[in-house]
Amino acid sequence: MTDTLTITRPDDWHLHLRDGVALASVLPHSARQFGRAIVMPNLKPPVTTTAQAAAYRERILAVLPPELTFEPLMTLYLTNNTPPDEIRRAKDSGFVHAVKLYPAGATTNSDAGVTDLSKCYKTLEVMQELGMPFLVHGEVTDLAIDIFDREAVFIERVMLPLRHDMPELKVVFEHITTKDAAQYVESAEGPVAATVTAHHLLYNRNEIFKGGIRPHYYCLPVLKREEHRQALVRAVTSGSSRFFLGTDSAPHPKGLKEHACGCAGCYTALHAMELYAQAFDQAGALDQLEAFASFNGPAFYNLPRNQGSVTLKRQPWTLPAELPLGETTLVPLNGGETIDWQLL
Ligand SMILES: NC(=O)N[C@@H](CC(=O)O)C(=O)O
Ligand SMILES: [Zn+2]
Ligand SMILES: [Zn+2]
Repeated sequence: MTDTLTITRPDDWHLHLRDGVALASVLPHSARQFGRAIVMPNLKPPVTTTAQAAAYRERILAVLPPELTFEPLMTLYLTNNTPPDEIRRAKDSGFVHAVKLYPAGATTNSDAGVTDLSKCYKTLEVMQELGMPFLVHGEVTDLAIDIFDREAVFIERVMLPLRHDMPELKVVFEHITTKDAAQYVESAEGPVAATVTAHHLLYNRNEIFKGGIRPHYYCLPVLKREEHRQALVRAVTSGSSRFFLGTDSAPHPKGLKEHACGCAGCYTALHAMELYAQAFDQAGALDQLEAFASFNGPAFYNLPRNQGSVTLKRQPWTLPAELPLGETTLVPLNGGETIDWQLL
C-alpha cells in the first residue's frame, strides 16, 4: 500500500475563481494546490475581451498572498458576436490560453452564451488556425431533453458537426460525466481532450439524495449513474493522455446553495488533490495520477510542465464545515467530514 506520493506540481485546467472579495477568499486554496489554473470567464458581466481578461488577471494577482506562486491562465467567454480579431488579440497577449463555449442557459452565468454555434464559425476558424483551444460546456439546453441525457445528446447535435467542420480545432470537452463522452474523447480523431472533476470520479447521482436532498452535491453537468462514474475512472486511469485534471471548483454562498432554487457547483479547491488521490487510490491506480494531474494538461496546451513537486500523504484530515467567502460563507464539498489523504 502506497502511503506517500510525490508528484510534479499539478495544474487545474478548469477553475472558477469569481471576483472581488470572493476571489480573495478562494484563491489561496487553489494556489496552495496548483501551479497554474485555467480560469473560467463566467463572471457577471462575462470576460469577453482580451482587455477584460488582462484586468481580471491583474485583480487575481493583486490578491495572491506573496508567499504563494500561482499563474492564472486566462480565457475568453465566446458570444454570438465575438469578432475574429478578438482571437488574434487573445493569442498575441500571451496570457489568454483558451476560449470557452457556454451554450446559452446551460449553467451558472451562461445567459450571454452562444445560442447557435454556426454564428461563430468565422471566429472558430481563426481559433483553429492559431491553435487556440476551445473549451466546451458540453450540454444541450433543449429543455425537452432529460437532464441526465444532455451531455450525450450534445455529442450528436453539437460536437460531431463542429468537429466535422473544424477537424483541426483543439477542443476540450469540459467536466465530462458520462461513458458516452469518455468513449467519444478516447476514440475521436484529431486534437480532442477532456477534463474530469474529482467529484464525478468519486460520486454517482445517489449522493445528491442520500437521506434527503443534499445541495452541495448538485453541480452541472449533474452527477450520473454508477456505470458512468466507473467509465470516467477507467478513462483517467487508462494511460490515455487525452484526460486531465480540472476541478470545476465553483464557489457559491452557502445561502444560495441551501435554497429553494439552489445554485449548481461544488467547491473542491480546498482539498482537490486529496479527492483525486482518493479516487485513483480506490481504483488501484495511484501511479497514473501524476500524468493526469501534471503532464497531460501542459502537453495539450503546449506549455511546459511545472517545476517542483508536491507530496500527498495518507493521513486522516477533517475538513472545516464552512469557509469564508468574502462577507459570507461557503460549504466545501465533504465539509465537516474526514478524508483519507492530505497534501503536505
Ligand atoms: N459546474 C457548475 O455546476 N457550476 C459552474 C459553471 C459550470 O462550470 O458549468 C459555476 O460557475 O458555478
Ligand atoms: Zn460548465
Ligand atoms: Zn465550470
